[in-house]
Amino acid sequence: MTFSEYLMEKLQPVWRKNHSHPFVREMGSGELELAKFRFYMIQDYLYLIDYAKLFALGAVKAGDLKTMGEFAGLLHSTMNEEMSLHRAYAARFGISENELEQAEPSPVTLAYTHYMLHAAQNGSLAELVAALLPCMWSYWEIGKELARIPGAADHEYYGEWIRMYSSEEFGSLAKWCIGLLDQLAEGKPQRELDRLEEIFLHTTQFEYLFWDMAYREELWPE
Ligand SMILES: Cc1ncc(CN)c(N)n1
Repeated sequence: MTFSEYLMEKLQPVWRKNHSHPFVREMGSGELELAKFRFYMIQDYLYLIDYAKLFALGAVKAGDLKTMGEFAGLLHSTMNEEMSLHRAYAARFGISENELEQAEPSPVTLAYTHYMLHAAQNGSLAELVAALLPCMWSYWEIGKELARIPGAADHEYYGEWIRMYSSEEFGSLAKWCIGLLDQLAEGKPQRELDRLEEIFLHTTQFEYLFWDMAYREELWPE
């Protein structure tokens, strides 16, 4: 069993909680209130700005040119493909790019991005990958699950989101990341594997908190 298979099997109950969050379920059924999706888009844009920095740090920490190039590609596709989805949604909501970039991160957005950046800056390349893998992997899994719901991928608002995250292109990036974590975990002492598992668990749980924050439209206390 590979390390990623082990993580997926062991953390299945935590993982499933993300899939069954009302935000995710209602995106699939088309019943999600647009205001919640709008709120999510803004926070997710801020999230992606920091998330993209993980790829830059991955390029810095890469042990060979091929891996460095893959991280550079991920940085490029996050900034130019994934974030352009958000920019297009923002335009539909009447939010300018400047407003988007200047929005205030919620406590959960800040905690999540700072946790990932801390792991990426202070840990090994394996720790950096363990931090970002749940983001890529869970979005791909959720995208595919929602795409199987009849009509969901054609929804006026949520269809585009579902098509992007269920796509082959997004899936191939997630698969590359899974393979890299398995490769980096090989031969590592148990103590280090435990640390990778802990980081992977934390960012999986942060994914849940992020859906929840968006569903509740939760900002700082007044
Ligand atoms: C919170 C979150 N997690 C993951 C992804 C997928 N890159 C995202 N856009 N936003």
